[in-house]
Amino acid sequence: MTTKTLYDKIVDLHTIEKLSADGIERLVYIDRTVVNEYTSPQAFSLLRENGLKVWRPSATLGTIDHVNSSAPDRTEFPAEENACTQVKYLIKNGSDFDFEVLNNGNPKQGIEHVVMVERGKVLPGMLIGAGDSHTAMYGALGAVAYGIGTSDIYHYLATSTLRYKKLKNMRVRVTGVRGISVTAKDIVLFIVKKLGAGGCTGHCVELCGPVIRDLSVEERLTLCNMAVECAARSSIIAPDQKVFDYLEGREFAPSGEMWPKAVEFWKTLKSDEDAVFDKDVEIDITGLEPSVTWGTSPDQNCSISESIPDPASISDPKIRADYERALNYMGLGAGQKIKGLPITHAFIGSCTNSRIEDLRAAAEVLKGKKLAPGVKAFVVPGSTQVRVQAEKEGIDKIFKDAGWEWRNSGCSLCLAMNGDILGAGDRCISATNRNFEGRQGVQTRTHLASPAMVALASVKGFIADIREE
Ligand SMILES: CC(C)[C@H](C(=O)O)[C@@H](O)C(=O)O
Ligand code: SF4
Repeated sequence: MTTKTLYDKIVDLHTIEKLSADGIERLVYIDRTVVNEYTSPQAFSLLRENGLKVWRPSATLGTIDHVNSSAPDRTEFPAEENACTQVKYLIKNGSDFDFEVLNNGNPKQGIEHVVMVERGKVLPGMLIGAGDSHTAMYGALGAVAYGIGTSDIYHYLATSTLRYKKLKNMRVRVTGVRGISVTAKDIVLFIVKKLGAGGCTGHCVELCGPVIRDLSVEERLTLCNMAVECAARSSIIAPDQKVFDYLEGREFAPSGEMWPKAVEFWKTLKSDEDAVFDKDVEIDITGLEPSVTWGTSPDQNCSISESIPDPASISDPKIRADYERALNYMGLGAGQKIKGLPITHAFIGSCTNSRIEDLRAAAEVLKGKKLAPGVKAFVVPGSTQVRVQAEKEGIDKIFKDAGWEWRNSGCSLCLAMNGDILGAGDRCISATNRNFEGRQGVQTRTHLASPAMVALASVKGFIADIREE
């Protein structure tokens, strides 16, 4: 009998036909998708042009998240013309093709990936393709999920299938002792640094090992979300009891007599003992400290007590040039300490770190404190349901008392294409996943960190060490 990885098993279960002799090219069945207003319009136009319908409307969810504002007084439609057109078109598509679309004002609205998970639309063993790279996050629940382009969205909508090129298998075992105040964000920043921004190209990464087992489901979501930042098309964690408990009772999770049957199947979802991986890596996190990015790519990060690297010490000319450019853009000097660096803004939000556990962790730090003079801070819960839950727990009050703006849900400052935008020269510590040039506005500088580190910097006015609190 051939042995298989978890990834192989899930892809095989969904294979309708192998299209190439080596089995790499396939036609696969896709269980569910989510469409946003920003990447889906052309796919729907193609459906219309070709007189097709959505094959399985109940497997498609529409969310408005990228182009809508998070302002407390936002209305149904964005003021900006293009954004407004995109929102209206997705709503029309939902009503013409008969699938649910969550716009501002809907109690279930939120960032697509946060909503898919919290409603139980993502289940272990599923194969999910959606028009956004961070779809890979669903691997935290034991699904194979990946980002697709417009023509694939169209193909999916019309057929519930996709042409798929099977990925290679990579295993990352995370071992060692997790240090004080080291969060999932710090672990994933470390993984991305170790593997490099392109380190997982062409692979599905299975994360495993004792450190992964100990993480909560929400922490695992942060990890799988950011695996994309080392170019992993998909990442996956074998589902365990924590995942089953997390899913039980959610809106679209199996219920009644289907529940035990589902769990029984989900328990089989793991790589065979002797499965062979194309790449096998172990990452030991012993000694890891809370971390912050100093550059313009998520792998350009260091721990809080380290200094920013000196490009002159780098022998690879390409990396040296990247570092020089990044330092120049970030307005930082070689060898400078990251600790103590003044900030102008703090942001907590995005599909990486805006769930209830993230907000609780930040609120813990902010309790009874005030924003440092001159610092502006925004918190954008990942979904309206997260927002409501946080309000029930009094978390909104802690943020507001500290001087933070308590906003509505959406992508917001994670990518600043919705009116939530910073100005040239602003330096923002951010709980998001990308620190690319201009990500939060033209000539803005982004430092990625955990929600707790973001909260702490907001009250100090500079990047600080959470362990010294
Ligand atoms: C807009 C979309 C194509 C993009 C993605 O695919 O990731 C966005 O969500 C992002 O985070 O940069
Ligand atoms: S929150 Fe950020 S990373 Fe997530 S889907 Fe929106 S823009 Fe992309």
